[in-house]
Amino acid sequence: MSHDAERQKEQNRVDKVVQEINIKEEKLFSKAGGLKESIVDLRKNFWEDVTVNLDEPDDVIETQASLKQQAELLAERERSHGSIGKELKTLRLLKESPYFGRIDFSEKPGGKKEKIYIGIASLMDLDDEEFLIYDWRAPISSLYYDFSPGAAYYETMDDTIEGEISLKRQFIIRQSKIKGMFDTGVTIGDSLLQAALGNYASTTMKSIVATIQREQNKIIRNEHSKLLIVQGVAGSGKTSAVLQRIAYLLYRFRDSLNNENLLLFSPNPLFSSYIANVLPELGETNISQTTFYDFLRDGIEKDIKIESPFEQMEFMLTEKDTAELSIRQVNMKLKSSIAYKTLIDEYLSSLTSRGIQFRNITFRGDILISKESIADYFYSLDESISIPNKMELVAKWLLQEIKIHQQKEKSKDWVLEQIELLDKEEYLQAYYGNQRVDEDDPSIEEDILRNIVVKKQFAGVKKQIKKYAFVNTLTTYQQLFMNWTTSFLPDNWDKIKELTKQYLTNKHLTWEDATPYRYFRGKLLGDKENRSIRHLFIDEAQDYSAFQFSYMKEIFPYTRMTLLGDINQAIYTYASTENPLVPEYISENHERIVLTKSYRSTKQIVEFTKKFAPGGDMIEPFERDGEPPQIIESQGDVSTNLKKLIQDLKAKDYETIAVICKTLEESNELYEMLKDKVSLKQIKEDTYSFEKGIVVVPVYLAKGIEFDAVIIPDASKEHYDQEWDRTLFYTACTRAMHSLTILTKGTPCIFIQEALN
Ligand SMILES: Nc1ncnc2c1ncn2[C@@H]1O[C@H](COP(=O)(O)OP(=O)(O)OP(=O)(O)O)[C@@H](O)[C@H]1O
Repeated sequence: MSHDAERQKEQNRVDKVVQEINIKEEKLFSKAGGLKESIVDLRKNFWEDVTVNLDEPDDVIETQASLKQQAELLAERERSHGSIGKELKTLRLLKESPYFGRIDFSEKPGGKKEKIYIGIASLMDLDDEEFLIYDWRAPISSLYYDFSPGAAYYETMDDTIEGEISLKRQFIIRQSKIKGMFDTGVTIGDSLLQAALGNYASTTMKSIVATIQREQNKIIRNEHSKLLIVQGVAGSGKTSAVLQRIAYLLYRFRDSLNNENLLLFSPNPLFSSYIANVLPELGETNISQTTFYDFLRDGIEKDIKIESPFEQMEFMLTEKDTAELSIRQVNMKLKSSIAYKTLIDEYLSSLTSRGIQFRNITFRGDILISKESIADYFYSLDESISIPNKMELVAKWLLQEIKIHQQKEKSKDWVLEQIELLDKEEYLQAYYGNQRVDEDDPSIEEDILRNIVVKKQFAGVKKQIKKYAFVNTLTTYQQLFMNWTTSFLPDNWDKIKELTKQYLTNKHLTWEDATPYRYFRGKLLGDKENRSIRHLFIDEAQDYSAFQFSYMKEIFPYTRMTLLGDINQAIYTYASTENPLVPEYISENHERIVLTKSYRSTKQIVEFTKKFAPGGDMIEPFERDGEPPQIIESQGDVSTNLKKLIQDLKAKDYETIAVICKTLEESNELYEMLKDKVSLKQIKEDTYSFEKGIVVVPVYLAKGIEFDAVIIPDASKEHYDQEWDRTLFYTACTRAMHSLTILTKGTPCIFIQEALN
């Protein structure tokens, strides 16, 4: 059959499928409408339909049962309504583009040839007999991702099915019309992937469901690893794969897993919005996302200022050869290590016999319970009880003591003054209370009012006790850097002590101290293990220190983890040499998948960057041609040069153009210089989304993101002068999809020299 005739035949099938979707949609609409009415009715008549009778204990029980039944009915209807909503959303997506792939597969031996059409969700025909579309996550669909035509197999729950693929076809369908159709031969490359990668970058990431590659499919469908580690070169699709993996797990374990059981740590707030469309595009709801900074912030006292990782990075990059820089470096090295965790553990065990700092419990300016007596009580408890359990006992004891004080305070004069300030409701409460007891005795009314006042005034004290505010965690941590000593002290301990003391005195935590402090606080007050998160995904995992990773394992002890990163982009290398992505440092059982093919950038850009990437030999470009990177020696006025360059790139129709700087300082300068000449935006730490156009951004905030064209405004030797700048420079260059331009003032940095040799 000719290609045109074949295409028409396929279009006819699309039309038929769309027709069936329309019918299904209609049915669902009327069902949803009916359900909605019944929910509205149920809500309106909720109280009429339950029998409320509280006279006798039996009646109370009956009332409770009736209430429960009514609430369950309502919840059940609401759930059905919700799931119909989800189904309708999926149908809408399917109508737009019902499928993207087809394979003709015959099972061995002698099985009938089946046409398997693959889309973002399954669809049965109206008689519920045949699959019109298979979900891309169904076991059989993996044939499409794993094999070219020829012998093939797939795994089901309990079997391996072998057979033969006689056809593999890819479709581009938009608004129910076939826009492109390619048959993949054994040797021909992936045309759909070529087409996808040739597109312009967008301000939000897209799903790669139609073109998942075999090695990516392994990440997506991995079900059994407790710890899955993915080392993938820049642009190899780690983020894309992890989002597909999330959708896969939600489908595969749909009976036991929902999106609240999954958590993703992302590198910056911009990244969160960058990836926010992918799961909805696949018909799934987004999962919780947070940055590690926000996660730590939640468990640390609000009055402590925590340096962000970006502030730390900016300090390291802009501070030149000062004494503070060299101390910060050693401080970071120590505090990102497991050795430091061991040191904290040792300190913690010394605290079981003495040293925890407490706070006085005060009320109206007086000390009710002194910190010394709290310490005495704490240390009088049996040593075998763990510190957090002792804290719980202390809190109980304090609450009892407070009750006694509350009773004493009740008869004091200040209470009368406060009674005057009570509001009407509280007076009414006292009046009715009085009536019930003895109408003629006004002292009872006063007693009730006094009770109300002291209870109210003591509520804050009790709340603080329950929050363990009586423990001064920060000064207890600070003591570690004061008089405490141990047989093994790390190198440069005196300098580290001085630096840390100084920061802590100002209630300031450096980024390198933030995780250790949160860990310490957890050990003192009892950090709750998180049991609700079943899967944790850590993107840009190379930027986590050994300490941070180890802490995560402690608080998520039952959680399966997927770590994705690229050792070549480890921009915090000065902070940690023990990286969770380096195999030697991972002691526990894990599975490792290595991705070496880079899809984002053109072949010319990948060939250029691989020459100076630390593990460059491993990087393989995807065959997509473009212009070679341009290295321009910048002479004269920088802003005029940049303006010209940007105009040229715009003339080539590039939609997202990024000027990627080394630091925020450089980015601020350039922004000021350019803002009146070119229409551009600056990306900062608190930027939550970006639009098409031109942006200026420090490289550490462009992590994980890509642009059509990238300009590195100053790649001179003076600017990228340290060995640790290598990964930063690599990260900056690899953000480019189609065009990379590098300006140098004077001698180019060593990395460019390496690339050109
Ligand atoms: N199988 C694929 N099909 C289509 N596009 C793909 C595929 N794999 C990767 N890409 C594209 O390659 C680009 C890079 O992907 P992604 O951002 O997921 O890579 P990464 O490994 O997380 O990169 P980095 O570490 O450099 O941030 C994206 O535009 C993505 O859509």
